[in-house]
Amino acid sequence: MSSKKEINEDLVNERRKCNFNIQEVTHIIDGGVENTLQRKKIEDVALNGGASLDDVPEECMNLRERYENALRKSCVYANILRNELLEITGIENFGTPVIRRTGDAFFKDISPFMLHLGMFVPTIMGQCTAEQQGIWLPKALDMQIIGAYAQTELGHGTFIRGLETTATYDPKTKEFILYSPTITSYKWWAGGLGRTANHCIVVAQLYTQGKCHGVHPFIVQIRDLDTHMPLPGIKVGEIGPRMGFNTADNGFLGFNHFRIPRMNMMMKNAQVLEDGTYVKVARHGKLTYGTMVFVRVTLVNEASFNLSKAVTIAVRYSAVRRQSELRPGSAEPQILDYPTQQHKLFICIATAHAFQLTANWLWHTFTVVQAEMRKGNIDTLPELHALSSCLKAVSTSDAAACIEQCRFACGGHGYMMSSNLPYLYSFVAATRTYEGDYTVLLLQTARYLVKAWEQAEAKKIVTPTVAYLNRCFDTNEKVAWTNSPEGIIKSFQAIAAGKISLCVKNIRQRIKTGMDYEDAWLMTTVQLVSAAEAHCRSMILDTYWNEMQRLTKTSSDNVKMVLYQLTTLYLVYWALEKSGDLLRYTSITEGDIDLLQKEYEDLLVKIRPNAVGLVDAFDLRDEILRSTLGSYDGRVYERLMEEVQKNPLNKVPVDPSFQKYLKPFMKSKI
Ligand SMILES: CCCCCCCC/C=C\CCCCC/C=C/C(=O)SCCNC(=O)CCNC(=O)[C@H](O)C(C)(C)COP(=O)(O)OP(=O)(O)OC[C@H]1O[C@@H](n2cnc3c(N)ncnc32)[C@H](O)[C@@H]1OP(=O)(O)O
Ligand SMILES: Cc1cc2nc3c(=O)[nH]c(=O)nc-3n(C[C@H](O)[C@H](O)[C@H](O)COP(=O)(O)OP(=O)(O)OC[C@H]3O[C@@H](n4cnc5c(N)ncnc54)[C@H](O)[C@@H]3O)c2cc1C
Repeated sequence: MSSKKEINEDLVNERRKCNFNIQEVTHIIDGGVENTLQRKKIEDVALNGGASLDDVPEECMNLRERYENALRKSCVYANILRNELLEITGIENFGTPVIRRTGDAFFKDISPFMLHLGMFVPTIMGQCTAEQQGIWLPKALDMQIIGAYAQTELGHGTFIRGLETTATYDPKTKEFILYSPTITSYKWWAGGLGRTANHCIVVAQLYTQGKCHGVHPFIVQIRDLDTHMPLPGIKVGEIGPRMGFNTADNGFLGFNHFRIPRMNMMMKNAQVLEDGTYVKVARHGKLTYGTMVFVRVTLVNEASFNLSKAVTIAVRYSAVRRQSELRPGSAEPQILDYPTQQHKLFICIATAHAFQLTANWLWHTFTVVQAEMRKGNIDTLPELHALSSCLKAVSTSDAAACIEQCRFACGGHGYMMSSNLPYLYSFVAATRTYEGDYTVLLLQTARYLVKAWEQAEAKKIVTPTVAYLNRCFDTNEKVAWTNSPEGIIKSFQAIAAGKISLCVKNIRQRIKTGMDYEDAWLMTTVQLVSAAEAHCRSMILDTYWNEMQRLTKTSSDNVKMVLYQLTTLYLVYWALEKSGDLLRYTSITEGDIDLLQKEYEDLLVKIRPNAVGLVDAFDLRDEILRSTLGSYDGRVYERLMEEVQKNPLNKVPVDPSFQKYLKPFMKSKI
């Protein structure tokens, strides 16, 4: 056993073997040297200010203790956030992922303030008029009020138009009356709502002058600011234990003819005048869904970040862990030496990079579209919606699968809560469902793709992200296979185009047999989801490859080399995963697939010496990783033992329940 301060010998050797400049890669991941310096500064301030590591692990507390502990830490963290961090980033960068990431040093599960910061504040920014922002934003940013985002109901989450909560305007009092007419109309799931929030955004069907105008957002005070008692007419509480998010106090909420002032309708996109006249301001009907688009964009970043944590844990652990023997009597190898282990893990490193670069690109696209919309141009919104929908769906789904793979890679110890892998998995698994379920979002992208196909068919120029359709349209023949990064990307575009084409053909055929469009669409949805996924994969491959080429232009040779190997690994991995599709839509042969497999296995060998260096380059501080298996020093077994001492069950040698139950049971006769 090594002494406390020592770094595990195997990790020392791994770091010695690493042949590239780790910092250079860190800068690429962060988006430049300046960003790395800024991130480190933010981390220093946030973590030195009192990152509260718990004496008792969160998972050893009961529900009440966990909530109270999370709230205590949230207050410490929020004080650092509002007093120090916002000064560094500027208020306009309030939601920067770098700030969000420091929160992980405080919360293994999640903060009850997460939705206040992640959705309540952004909705005020995106859905309120300037005048309304002037009222709500300073209070929200200063956390004088704490909010949640209550859209989903017991009966409806996906189908927003089906929400049942009503907001009926009363011109006599100039108020809206909020009402929950059925059990299924109760708001359900909103994070922070159950115990913490005193305000929330409520999405409800707007009625005025006897007419329903569809769902609109309202800002509603639900608790007394002093006593925290629910206001009369409000029924609110916590929805109960769940797979993750257990310190987020997800809540339920019902209204019994609860009145709010007219100006509490968020009026940027639509207004109700004093006399009850409804005025539509926005040029696009779906701008009320703006917060969801924003969060979907940020979730691609979340997918990358959480995966980078999981794979850092699993690779470091795999360097420390030794198991089995390759030949009788030989020393036990590091499990990282098994090609099957490399197969589990290296793709996770590459996926984290692919999603990070895609997230940066998507964020840039989002800001460009926002700027256009401020000028009154909404033409690019449908493309952004299609993009953010599929990228959110695929990145969260892949990240969850990869994190689970990292857990498999850590054997039994990966199943320990103290490894942090179960927390990471349950957190990311939820992101596949919330903010739009995987299937539902891919079907949104599919709508866009079918339209784009029809435009290409009509010889019209389509938008940039589907420009390949113009090129592929006339190809009745299979695309010629070439084994190069560009060749693989082109082949994935051919797969996407082929699948979309087939969907359109099948929809049309079904209509010819007498089905209406809706049924024909419904019957084709399995293929439509697959087409949207293929489109999304071609986008990720293209973005990852081209962005990495751009970002490494001035890098040192070894950095160029290792990142080239990783990017190629990603492309080849997906070519192999989708070899059936390649056989169908390109001229690839079985022999070509054999060559790809060989190339993949060679890449694992080439990447192996740099594996620890590659995860070190994520530059994740131990306080943020919070894992017994993944710390920088590799003191895996020591940390597992130290954690055991913190387990309240081990505080006494004999558990009181022995006298109460076990002893009487053992002494009782059958
Ligand atoms: C310290 C700093 C802190 C910062 C922290 C940041 C970190 C963030 C990370 C985590 C925090 C977040 C935690 C979140 C927890 C979870 C929250 C939630 O889940 S909130 C609830 C979310 N709910 C959903 O997402 C519901 C999904 N459903 C829908 O979006 C829609 O109902 C629908 C499926 C899209 C269907 O809608 P609808 O029936 O109204 O439309 P359609 O008839 O299908 O389509 C009509 C046309 O409109 C287009 N459309 C649909 N949506 C949009 C959109 N958003 N934008 C633009 N256009 C849209 C659609 O494509 C159709 O177009 P056409 O085909 O007709 O042209
Ligand atoms: C951890 C967590 C936190 C959350 N936080 C919030 C929050 O803060 N605020 C909030 O408002 N909500 C929140 N939600 C709710 C979340 O947004 C919804 O659960 C999510 O949008 C999915 O909707 P649903 O539950 O209605 O699923 P459903 O729509 O009932 O989905 C069930 C199944 O039906 C399928 N399905 C549904 N519609 C279709 C369709 N049209 N075509 C094909 N298949 C379909 C889905 O693919 C899925 O497989 C949270 C959820 C979770 C899990």
